[in-house]
This record gives sequence, C-alpha cells and structure tokens, in this order.
Amino acid sequence: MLSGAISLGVLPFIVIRFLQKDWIMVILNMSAFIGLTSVFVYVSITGRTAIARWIIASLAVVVMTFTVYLKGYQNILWIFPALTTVFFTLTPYIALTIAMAFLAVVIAIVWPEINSVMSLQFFIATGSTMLFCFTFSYRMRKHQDELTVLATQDTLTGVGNRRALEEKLMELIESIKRYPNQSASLLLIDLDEFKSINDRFGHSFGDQVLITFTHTIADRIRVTDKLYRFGGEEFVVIAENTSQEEAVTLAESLRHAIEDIKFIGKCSLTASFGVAQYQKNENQWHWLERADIALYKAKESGRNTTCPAPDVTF
Ligand SMILES: Nc1nc2c(ncn2[C@@H]2O[C@H](COP(=O)(O)OP(=O)(O)OP(=O)(O)O)[C@@H](O)[C@H]2O)c(=O)[nH]1
Repeated sequence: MLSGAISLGVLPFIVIRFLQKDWIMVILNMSAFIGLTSVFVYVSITGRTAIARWIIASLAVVVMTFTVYLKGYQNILWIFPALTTVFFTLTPYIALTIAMAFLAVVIAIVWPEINSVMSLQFFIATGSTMLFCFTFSYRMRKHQDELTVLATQDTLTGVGNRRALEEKLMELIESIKRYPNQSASLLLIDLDEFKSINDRFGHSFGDQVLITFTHTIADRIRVTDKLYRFGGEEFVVIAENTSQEEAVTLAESLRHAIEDIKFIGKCSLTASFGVAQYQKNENQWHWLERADIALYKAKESGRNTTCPAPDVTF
C-alpha cells in the first residue's frame, strides 16, 4: 500500500520535471516510480514484505538525498516523509540508525546554504520528528509482541495454546510435503482422573498440578520438540524427526516421569498417551483424530498407558 501510494505521489513530479526539461530529476523520479511500482506488484503477488521494506526505505533515503543535493535547501521538506517512511518500514533501532545517517548527509549538503536560525529550526524539527517516530514505532512493536504472546500462549502454564498448536501443525505439514523424508509424531496426553484431584484438593491445587506437569514434560523433551495445551487437562507434544516407535518410547519415558512427580504427600498423578506419526496426505485434523483414537484406547485399557494410533490409508 505504501509503495503504491508513494509511486502515485511521485507521478506528478515526473510530469513537472519533464515540462521543465530537468532531465536528471526526471530520471531520479522515474527510478523511484519504477522501483516503488515493482515493489507494489511484487508484494501484491507474493505477499512477502521483508525485502520490500528495505527497498522502500532505501529508495526514500537515496532519492531524497539526491533531491536535496540537486535542488538545495528549498527541497528540504521532503526529508520528513522520507524519515517517517524509514520508521514505518524498518525496526525501530535500525530505522533510528539509518535516519541519523541520512540526516547527517543532508546537513552536510545544505550546511553552506543555511544560517544559524535555519539550522536551529532544522535540528529541532528533524529531532522531534525522529523522536516521535521512534517512540511510536518502538511502542507499537512492543504491543505487537505482547499481543502475539497473548494470542499464542496458555496463560496458566505458559506453554503454547491451541491456536499455536494449529499453526505449528500446518507449518509442519507444509514442510513435510516439501521434504517427504521428514517424519514427525504427535503425542496426545490426557491426565488421568484429573477431576478427582480438583474435587479432593481444590481448583488452585489442580492448577499447580497442571503447571508442575508442564515443567516435567518441558524438562524432558528435546528443544526441537514443542509442548502445547490442547484444552483443559489435555496436552500435545510435537516431536519432529521422530518415528512412531521413537515417539512411543518418548511417551513411555514421559509417562514414567509423570508417575514420579511428588506432590508433597497429597496425591499421585498419571497420564494416558495416544501417539500418531504423521501419515502422507493427511491434514492436521486427521492426524489429531488418529492420536485421539489412540488416547481413547489408552483410557479404555485402564489409563496410565501409551497406545499407538491406527494406520489409515488416504
Ligand atoms: N484446576 C484446573 N482444572 C481444570 C482446568 N481445565 C480443566 N480442568 C478440569 O479437568 C477436569 C477434567 O475432567 P474429565 O474430563 O472428567 O477427565 P478426568 O477426570 O481427567 O478423567 P479421565 O480423563 O477419564 O481420566 C475437569 O474437572 C475440569 O474442570 C484448569 O485450568 N485448572
């Protein structure tokens, strides 16, 4: 949107400079127009903005520096949209560094033309613009990060929530489609008779049990494995590059670790596991469903046990 809007804004100046026969400015404005329109088309088609952000910021800085160099102090106003563009497109500290370098070059160019009052005006105007832009961009990023955490983390246990799990499963399935030799397994874990723990010891003790449970699991899985809360007292471990057999072994070791948790003489904890390795062409719902069937079998066969999922041909 930004590249599209700026490229439209540049168009009248191409015409004006053309009518003035100011060929250098025509070339400069045409370069900005072509660059920004290409970015607009590229982002519209691919949806990728990472490189586009850098191109827009670079074009803003380079074109405005040359404009001030060629046209002098009377074109100084253009540095303000250039500054805001840099803060809009790049991360706050990188933007601040580039903005300061940009201003240093512009000051060096216009210095012979300006008197002391003008230079004071220039420093205050650009300094306050940078300060506002930096503060705004920094706070926005911070809020964005906080929102991401809130949207993807379970508030009680701190592990990923269901939304994070669904995103991870989609990502993983896309990656397996691309690299079919990759394997991944899913462990669906349900705490046994958790309702009776709540009923006997209270809900806040139940909450502590859930927290201790997640710490126990998180301490034992690999850094590449991820733990998510699927809902209530149901959790999921995604183990990448892990076959069904390896995942069953992992589930058994986690099951024993859960049995070994000591809750200061109050209660014992066990869990049932359903284990499913990803099968070619299945989607995340089928994958979870197979793990759920296995978990149901584990519950049926007396709890505190691990069951592998059935194979299903797609
Ligand atoms: N303390 C606490 N309890 C929760 C939380 N989320 C769900 N629960 C409780 O978990 C219990 C789940 O009970 P059930 O679905 O009957 O399952 P269960 O008692 O574990 O029995 P099985 O799964 O058949 O072994 C319910 O009592 C819920 O209230 C939570 O965040 N904190």
